[in-house]
Order: sequence, then structure tokens, then C-alpha cells
Amino acid sequence: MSSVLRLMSTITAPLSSKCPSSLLNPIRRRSPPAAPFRRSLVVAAASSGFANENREYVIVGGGNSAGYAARTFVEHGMANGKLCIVSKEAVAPYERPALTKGYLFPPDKKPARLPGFHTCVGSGGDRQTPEWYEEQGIEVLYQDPVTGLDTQTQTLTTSSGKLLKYGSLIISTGCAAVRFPEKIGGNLPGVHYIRDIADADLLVSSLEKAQKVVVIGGGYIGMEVTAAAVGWNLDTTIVFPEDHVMPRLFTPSLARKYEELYSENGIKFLKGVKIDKVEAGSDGRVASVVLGNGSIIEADTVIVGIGAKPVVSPFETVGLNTTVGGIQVDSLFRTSVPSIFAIGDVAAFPLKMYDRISRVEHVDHARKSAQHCVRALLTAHTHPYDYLPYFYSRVFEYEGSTRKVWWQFYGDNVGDAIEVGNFDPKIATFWVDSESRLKGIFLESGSPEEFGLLPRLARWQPVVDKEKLKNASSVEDALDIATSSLQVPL
Ligand SMILES: Cc1cc2nc3c(=O)[nH]c(=O)nc-3n(C[C@H](O)[C@H](O)[C@H](O)COP(=O)(O)OP(=O)(O)OC[C@H]3O[C@@H](n4cnc5c(N)ncnc54)[C@H](O)[C@@H]3O)c2cc1C
Ligand SMILES: NC(=O)c1ccc[n+]([C@@H]2O[C@H](COP(=O)([O-])OP(=O)(O)OC[C@H]3O[C@@H](n4cnc5c(N)ncnc54)[C@H](O)[C@@H]3O)[C@@H](O)[C@H]2O)c1
Ligand SMILES: O=C1O[C@H]([C@@H](O)CO)C(O)=C1O
Repeated sequence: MSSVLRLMSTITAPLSSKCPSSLLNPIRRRSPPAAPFRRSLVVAAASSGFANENREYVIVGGGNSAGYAARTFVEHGMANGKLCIVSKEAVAPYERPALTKGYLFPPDKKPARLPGFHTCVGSGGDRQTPEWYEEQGIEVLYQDPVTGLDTQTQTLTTSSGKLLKYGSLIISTGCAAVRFPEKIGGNLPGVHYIRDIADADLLVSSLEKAQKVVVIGGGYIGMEVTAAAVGWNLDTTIVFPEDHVMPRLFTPSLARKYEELYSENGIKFLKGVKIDKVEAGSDGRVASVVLGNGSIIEADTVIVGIGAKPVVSPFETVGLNTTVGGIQVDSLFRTSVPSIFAIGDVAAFPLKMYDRISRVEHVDHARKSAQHCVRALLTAHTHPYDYLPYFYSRVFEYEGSTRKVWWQFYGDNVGDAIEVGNFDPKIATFWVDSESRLKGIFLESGSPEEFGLLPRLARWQPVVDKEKLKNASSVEDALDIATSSLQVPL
């Protein structure tokens, strides 16, 4: 599998070959969504609030992108009495990244709790508490997932039996954790998956009495939760099938630096192994993990982070294109059905810079796609979404930790990888293609100024001297070499 495919968990169809013409020429194909209907609903909403069943704008999903979409509706003065959010969760939208970071700090290190991290605090915006939604006149239906959609009558059905008629619909249902099947112990008490705050609460209650933890999966969740378990002083083992952590993004050499740091913190690694099953003890709770090679690891708590899949149900049956994995949209987040949009993790969108259709399962895209979609919907602007991929992580952040880790990555991890620095604490990797263009940059422990260079470099893709970069004396030197190749002012 190419590294491009691995990095994005994406569909990598070149736009020109596989994208339907509606995606390539969205503006010619369709007029702005359902404008006359929208106007009639404004009148209905203004005169009767939410008493009647018509909602002008409905967002399905109460996660990261929903919170940012709500903020954008408010900024345009289009929320009050017009916007409804239908959520499966019991709480208002929050910054999901906190769940495997501040939320898992040990009890004596001031763990993050709501209302502290409601959107949009992660990007310096307002803390949108449930009261904020009320004050803005936004209707939020909690714990009432959407179960059906009729596109002819523009009506949603919820699990409690509500019928919600919409003018424009934004689908922001995100992803769900991939689970192990029940028959191999995937649902045993003490086996955890982390997607939402209810999952994180369950995990914390297990960690409070845990001694032996096994983390399955060497991706984002695996790396962040394993580091969190160190803060709780738990006997922790991480198990995954590949030969190094973060295989979709890290080079083997970069991964080794993080693995060494984790080992110094007492974490044990079992690499290149598959899981056979998870077994219960006499009390019915998880007691061990059986590996494909027959060995058994004792565990009272197991955390599974083996990937996520887009939540397309119940929308896959109503004519939306879900053959690409998520819900396919154009550069303004319009689906193939008029007046229906999709944003965030669930949306398969044209990644203009690299000329392919992608899904991105990271919060920066969740935020930006929400803002872009709502602005396009409300102002009828037609600028195509032109996203620069940005991923990051932070671990060992809690007070008293001996070594904090924080990295950022921008761009595309294709071409030759050139590593600079010794992880003391900085290290950088530059991905350079066959035409010597800088395509992607990873930086650990940079200063704010250094991190600030990354998006500009990844966006402008300067032609760099690979030999000079390889011989750079430090991360600072390498960044100087790369930025001096930029043809545009910084
Ligand atoms: C534990 C964790 C840590 C993360 N950390 C980072 C990080 O450090 N950096 C980073 O860049 N990204 C991170 N991510 C990824 C980031 O959180 C997601 O990309 C982002 O949350 C996507 O936003 P979204 O709105 O598309 O989906 P979500 O935030 O997942 O929201 C989807 C919402 O839809 C709801 N829903 C689903 N189905 C229905 C239905 N039928 N009816 C009603 N509601 C429904 C869900 O309950 C949820 O509330 C993390 C993800 C997780 C799980
Ligand atoms: N900092 C961040 O951006 C961040 C942090 C946490 C979560 N997330 C998001 O949450 C979602 C889930 O994260 P994740 O870490 O589960 O996914 P991931 O794709 O990052 O990693 C999955 C890992 O599980 C392993 N794996 C797959 N199948 C397995 C199996 N059968 N047995 C054992 N291991 C197996 C893979 O080898 C891989 O290392 C993703 O969308 C991710 O982007 C992001
Ligand atoms: O983007 C983020 O938002 C939360 C937190 O900053 C909110 O306070 C978090 O941990 C992130 O990485």
C-alpha cells in the first residue's frame, strides 16, 4: 500500500479520473441549495419558534465539526430559531482530542472535565456550553440519534420517534471505533474503545482499579493511551501487528525514537503480533489477551485502538454516494443529493492540493470543513475547499512528567524521508519527492516560530537541495535551508 493511502486512511482516486462530474463542476451543476424552501422556513421558524416540525437547518451529529458549524451559523446571524442539532451524545459538542490527553491525566494531576473543553476552546473560540446553545436560540436534541432519512419529504426520524423536517441538512456523524467481534472477547467488561466521553468515563473507572493494562494497536489511540497509563503508574504493554508504531505516518527510524522513550518509561512492546482472542476470568471481566503466536498476556484492563470507520448509517440507503467509504461531497461539501451536506471525518472530499478524493480523520479538518461548508451554504460563496493536511499529537503533558512530547505534521508523507536531529528534544523529518519538492514536514518539540514555518513550507512545496538537507547540522539549520528555498515571502 502506498504511503499516501496509509497516511490519510483515504480513498485516493485522482480527481480527474474517478470523481463524478458533479464533483468536478459542482457550481455549474447545481444552484445554491433549496433557497426558496429555506425562505419559507425562515418565516415559519420566526413565527412559531420550534413548535412546528420544520427546521431550516439541521445538523446530524453533536461532535467536533457540529460545534464549529454552530459557531459559524451564529457568526452569520443565522442560528437563532433556525438551527437544530440532533446528537447521539448526552453532552454539547466538545473538543474530542482531549479524551486521550487531558481527560486521562491521573486524578492528582487535574484531569480535564466538561465544561472545560466544549468547542470551540481548542482553537481559542468561545466555550459553547449547553447554556450557550440556549442563549443563541439553537435547539439541541441530546441522546436521540437519527435513525432514518426521507429525502423526498426532507424528513429525519430519530430513535425516540421524532420527525424533523429540514430545509438544509448537514451530516457530521464522524467515525466509530472499529471493534473486535464479540466471539473473540471484544465486548468483555474491562475491554475499552475510545470515541466519546461515555467511553472515556468507563475507561477512567477501569484505570482507577487497574494494575495490568494491555493496549492493542500502535496508532494514535495506542500511543496516546499508553503514555497516559504511564501517568497512572500502571504495568503497561502495547501490542500491534506492524513492526513499528504509527505505521501510516512515521518512518521506522522516527518510530524507533518514540518507542525508546516509551520503553524508558517502563512500557513494554510486543510488535508484529496479531490478537487471537481476549479472555475473561472467573468474574466475567477481562483477564488476558491471547496472541496469534500462542503467548498469553495477563490484563485487567484492555484498550483497543485499531482504527475508526465513518458512520454512514442510516444515510447509505438514500442515494448518497458512500461507495468511497465516507459520504462523497464536492469542494463545498455538497453531497449528490440537493440540500444535503457532509463535513468532518465522514466526508470524502476533493483534496485539491494533491488531486485526490480523501477522508481526513483529524480535528483541524473537522473544524475547517464545518466553517467552509456553512459559509458556502449561508453566503453562496463558491471558493473550493483547499485543505492542507495537518495532524498533531501531545503526550506526557501532565505536570511532573520528565519529558513532554508534542509533534506536528503538515502535508503529504510521500517521497524520500530525510531525518534531522537527535530527539534531544527536537527531531524533524522532511519528505521530498523525485523532483526535489518538499511535500511533508514532521517536527517534534519545535518552538512556536518553528511550528509556524511548517504549514507555509508544506503549502508552497519549495524545491530543496536534498544533500544540503541531509547534511544539516541541526533542526534549526534544516528549517533555514528549507525556508531559504521558498520563492514567496514568509
Ligand atoms: C480519542 C480521540 C482523540 C483524538 N485526538 C485527536 C488529536 O489529538 N488531534 C487530531 O487532529 N484529531 C484527533 N482526533 C480526531 C478528531 O477528534 C476527529 O477528527 C473529529 O472529532 C471529527 O469530528 P466530527 O464532527 O466529524 O466527528 P465526531 O467529533 O466524532 O462527532 C460525530 C458525532 O456524531 C454523533 N452521531 C453519530 N451517529 C449519529 C446519529 N445517527 N445521530 C445523531 N448523532 C450521531 C456522534 O455521537 C458524535 O457526537 C481524536 C479522536 C479521538 C476519538
Ligand atoms: N492525535 C490524533 O490525531 C488522534 C488521536 C487519537 C485518535 N485519533 C483518531 O481516532 C481514530 C482512531 O484512532 P486509532 O489509533 O484507533 O487508529 P489508527 O488508524 O491511528 O491506528 C490503528 C492501529 O491499530 C492497528 N491494528 C489494526 N487492526 C488491528 C488488529 N486487528 N489487531 C491489532 N492491531 C490492529 C494498526 O496496525 C494501527 O497501528 C482515528 O480516526 C484517529 O485519527 C487521532
Ligand atoms: O485541539 C484540542 O482541543 C483540546 C483541548 O485543547 C481543549 O482545551 C485538546 O486536547 C486538543 O488537542
